[in-house]
Amino acid sequence: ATYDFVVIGGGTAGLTIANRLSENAYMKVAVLEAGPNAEHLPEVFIPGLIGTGQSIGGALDWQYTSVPQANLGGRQIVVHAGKALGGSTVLNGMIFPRAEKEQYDAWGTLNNSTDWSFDALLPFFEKSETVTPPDAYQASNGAKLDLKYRGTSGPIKVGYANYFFEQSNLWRQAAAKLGIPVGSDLTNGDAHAVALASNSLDARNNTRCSAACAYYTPCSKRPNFTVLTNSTVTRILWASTGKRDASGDVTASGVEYVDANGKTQAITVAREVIVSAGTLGSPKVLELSGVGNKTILQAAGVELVVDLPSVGENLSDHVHSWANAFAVNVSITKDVLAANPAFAEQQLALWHKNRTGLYSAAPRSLSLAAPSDLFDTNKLKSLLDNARRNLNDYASQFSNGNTALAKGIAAQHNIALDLYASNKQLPMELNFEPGYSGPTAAGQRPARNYSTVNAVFYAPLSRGRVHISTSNPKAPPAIDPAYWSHPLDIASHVAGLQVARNMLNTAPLSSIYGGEFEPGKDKVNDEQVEDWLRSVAQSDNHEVGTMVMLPKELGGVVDTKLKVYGMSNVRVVDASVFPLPLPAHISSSVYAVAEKAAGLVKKDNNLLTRD
Ligand SMILES: Cc1cc2nc3c(=O)[nH]c(=O)nc-3n(C[C@H](O)[C@H](O)[C@H](O)COP(=O)(O)OP(=O)(O)OC[C@H]3O[C@@H](n4cnc5c(N)ncnc54)[C@H](O)[C@@H]3O)c2cc1C
Repeated sequence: ATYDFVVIGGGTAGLTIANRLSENAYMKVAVLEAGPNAEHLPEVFIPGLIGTGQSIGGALDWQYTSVPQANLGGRQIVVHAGKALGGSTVLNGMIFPRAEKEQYDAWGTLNNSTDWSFDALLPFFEKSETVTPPDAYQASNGAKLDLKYRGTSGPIKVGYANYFFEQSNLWRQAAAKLGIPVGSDLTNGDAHAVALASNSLDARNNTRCSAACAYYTPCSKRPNFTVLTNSTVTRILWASTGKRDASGDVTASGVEYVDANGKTQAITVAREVIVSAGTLGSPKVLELSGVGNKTILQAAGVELVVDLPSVGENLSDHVHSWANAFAVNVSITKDVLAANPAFAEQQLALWHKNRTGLYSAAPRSLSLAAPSDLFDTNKLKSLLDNARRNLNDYASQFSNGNTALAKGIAAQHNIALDLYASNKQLPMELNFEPGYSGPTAAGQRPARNYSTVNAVFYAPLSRGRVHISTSNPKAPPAIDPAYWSHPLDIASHVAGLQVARNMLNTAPLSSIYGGEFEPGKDKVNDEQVEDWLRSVAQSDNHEVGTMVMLPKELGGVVDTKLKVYGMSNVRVVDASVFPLPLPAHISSSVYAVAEKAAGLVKKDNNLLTRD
């Protein structure tokens, strides 16, 4: 079969762009997705069942595993990512904020382009969503939309949960008391705030709205929109086996994949191939197709088509940790669901009956901490001076002998450090969870009620990589996020965790404080906290940057139209193109990038939209 556009990966970005391209009834669009359509599973559509059944840790999760992490006690870290139509939005936390304006503006600065900035992306954020304003109960629990910045007619349904824990209100007040400004819904580009984020859920029936729910299900009958599930792409096929055209570019002619029956198939592409297999999946597809660092491809036994040494480099990820305490004077926490199966059953029945109760909820208030919340002026100055003094050394260490990328990483670090200095970097998210969250399994901790502040490090300067090590498409890639390879990263994380534990005992949340459980009384000073963090921290599953949008001389893989350098008709559209790690939950930004990319592809192909 021949299609005008073939999209590799039916995830967050892939379904978004495929949907928009298929709006033109004359364009045949195919999506190849490795996982199944899982929209009918309760653990997918019921918000509170996240993480159960086939969801996180189950069959719908790639469960990528890192190589041993030198700065995490040699542990191998699991990085979760969705393997289903809808990609990671099928199993994510549905938290739907945006980052600080200056972060998106930096994308344009790094690319000498006015096409990429907060203002340039705003129409696409808006185009992607339909928000449902909070009702009186939701509003009285902190839900507040900044409607000036929100969309009201896009495919993703966004709303609020139907159940709120009282503790969350106490915590928001505690965070404000510690100096974090009170915000609305964290979408207006000023993200230094404590606020209740809206969720990617359909408020009309309180169900998850994944990329499949938003961009596939309503349009699945379009005759020109073909989605093949359980179909894993093995490589891109090249016209004349990779021969270059007059401009020196190679042209993709099709895509090879293994179908649901395990049979190798090929489809032909008339116009463009769009790679949307995610930050860890997209480099693998390109490398298996002969595009990447020639030494790495040679070692893996793959014939070189285009030598593009930054493919798979520049990987970064957010790092997750916790401070938790026993909760007293509260009757309901999430712990009760696990401890009392009859209560859990009753709550699930409530969800089925009228969409309320604990299972209607994935509500999460967030607070984003700026450097001024974490460090005193002298400490921050000395950390930034040190980072600036050694900037080129770190850039060259993280770029693995790739001199262009070393310049690109140095440019990223310069901007990131300026943002730290102007208090526009938001290195830590501190969010409240009314129940136990942490590294100790049930049964090995006291069976009590807990409060947790999740402390997530958001602004990595560290960069690692993901590469294939064999030409066998079944083998997982070798993933090295190189967590905390830069001293500012671990310093920010330690400072953030200290604030997190302080929050738990700050009024009015202190009224339910029954003593700290973790990190624990024996971890008082920063060194002790740092040691503990190294032994427990996990991925926050926000990996980005491995097919980075940067000028070629700064080690970029794609240009500002998301076209891969050296290719006439291949683009990458997913979180892997982000030019800087984004200090936020990133799905709303992935959607906005994909919406923008759809416009770029349509323009380059002279496509008018005909529904
Ligand atoms: C557990 C978890 C919780 C999260 N929580 C939140 C949250 O609350 N809020 C938020 O904003 N973000 C959250 N995120 C992050 C966010 O969901 C992702 O960053 C985002 O969805 C990634 O979009 P993407 O298009 O880059 O990749 P994905 O959505 O992951 O899509 C990639 C797709 O490509 C497919 N694929 C890969 N390789 C191949 C191949 N060879 N052939 C065919 N198909 C292939 C995959 O199966 C997948 O469907 C979370 C992520 C996880 C994993």
